[in-house]
Amino acid sequence: MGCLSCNAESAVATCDSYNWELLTKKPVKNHGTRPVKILEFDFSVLHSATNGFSARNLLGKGSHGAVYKAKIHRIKAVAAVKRTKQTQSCGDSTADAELEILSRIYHPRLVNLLGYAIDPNQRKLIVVEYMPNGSLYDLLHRSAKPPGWVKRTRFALQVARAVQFLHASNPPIIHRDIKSSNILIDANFSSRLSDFGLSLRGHVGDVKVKCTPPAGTLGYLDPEYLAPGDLSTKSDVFSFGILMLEIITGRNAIDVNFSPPSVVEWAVPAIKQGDFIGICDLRIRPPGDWEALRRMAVLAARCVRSTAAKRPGMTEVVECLKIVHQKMKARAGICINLGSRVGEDCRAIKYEPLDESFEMARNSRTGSRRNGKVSSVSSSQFRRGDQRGKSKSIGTASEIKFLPPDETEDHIISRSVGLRLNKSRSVGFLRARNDRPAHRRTLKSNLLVDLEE
Ligand SMILES: Nc1ncnc2c1ncn2[C@@H]1O[C@H](COP(=O)(O)OP(=O)(O)OP(=O)(O)O)[C@@H](O)[C@H]1O
Repeated sequence: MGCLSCNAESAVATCDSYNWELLTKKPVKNHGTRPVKILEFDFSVLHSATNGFSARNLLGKGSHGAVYKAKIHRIKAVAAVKRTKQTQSCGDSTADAELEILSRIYHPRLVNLLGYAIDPNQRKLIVVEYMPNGSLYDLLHRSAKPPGWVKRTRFALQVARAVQFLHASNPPIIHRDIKSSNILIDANFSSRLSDFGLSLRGHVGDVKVKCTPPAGTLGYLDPEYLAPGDLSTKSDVFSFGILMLEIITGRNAIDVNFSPPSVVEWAVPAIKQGDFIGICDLRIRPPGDWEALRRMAVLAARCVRSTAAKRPGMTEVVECLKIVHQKMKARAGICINLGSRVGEDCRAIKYEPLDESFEMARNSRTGSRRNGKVSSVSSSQFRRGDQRGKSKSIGTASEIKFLPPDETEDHIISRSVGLRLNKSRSVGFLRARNDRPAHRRTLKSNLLVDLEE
């Protein structure tokens, strides 16, 4: 197999912590170089490891093929085997891309390559580390107990580190399909970036990068990436910004049950208005540290700016998320300590919003959530559905009591206006501020967020 022959000699492979348990060896923290060689498997080995690619071993199907759980005795490890649909003669482009890129890199925050095989029909099989705890999409949108803020900020930081590593590689690697269903959760409950089928490796001016048509998942796609020449690492930054909004809000990138359906159009105006309560996921306890939430929300809004050049680089994103995660963790620690000493006070910090009105908001918001995966539809297709979505999502945060009464009222104004004026948000918000009584205008202007910070 051409794409791997040059790497197989020098490359060294890995086993994730799940597999290390089986191997009873300690995991090695290794950034960039592989601890173990990439293996070429006989098809028969993978066939028996997956019980003949049985339905019982099927982990799931994607647009490019199916993924099976495999117990590979030869390496004493559990792995995931990706079986692509196309044959080599038809041009197995996503498998080729994935193998070519994964064979050159290793990072603890990626779902790393273990090996490969070719089946009798010349289909490529890719063997990667097995992730036993599903995807971030499952946790955020399908779990009965969605993760809290400390876990969410940890996941975000881990993914940011993975993307930073890709962008810092030489030549850089642009993932092009960052989304919550491509973030898998390993045995340590850490997140890993997977699915390199659309990834490109090269500098912006390289022929391959310049000639590959735009691709990705709608809802996460950079609006500036319309032609091959528009691609840069900042397209990944945009998708990562959408992922952060998804983590903060708990809603899908595109969801017709919200108005506007696009998470960017829904959340960014609120962030600019300083309305952080209005966008955060109401199914979980509020964050202990509002300043940390503010930082993360502003960072997300900067990542999804329409002008690619104005978006931050991943190094800045990682540095900011480190602070956010530390603050969330520290606050949670304070809560736990207070809980053991002065339980009443701690409950006040943690549960204050869980009064009747907060429960109403929580129920109303969760009631409007969709469980389906982000589909290949553009938000513009849903303009007409806005009216229906509006009636479900409006007013959901109306009685939240995190703030003094005046401020809370102000949130109602900004939120409902934000929902009403989905087509022209900046003009709409300006008008809304002028409509408000003077004392509220002053209050709101103190909350306005400068995305340049
Ligand atoms: N290494 C892995 N360990 C465990 N499960 C995995 C692994 N890789 C993929 N899966 C699961 O297999 C399923 C199919 O994954 P795949 O990456 O092929 O498609 P997808 O990302 O869901 O969709 P698409 O590629 O169309 O965007 C998903 O449910 C995914 O969670």
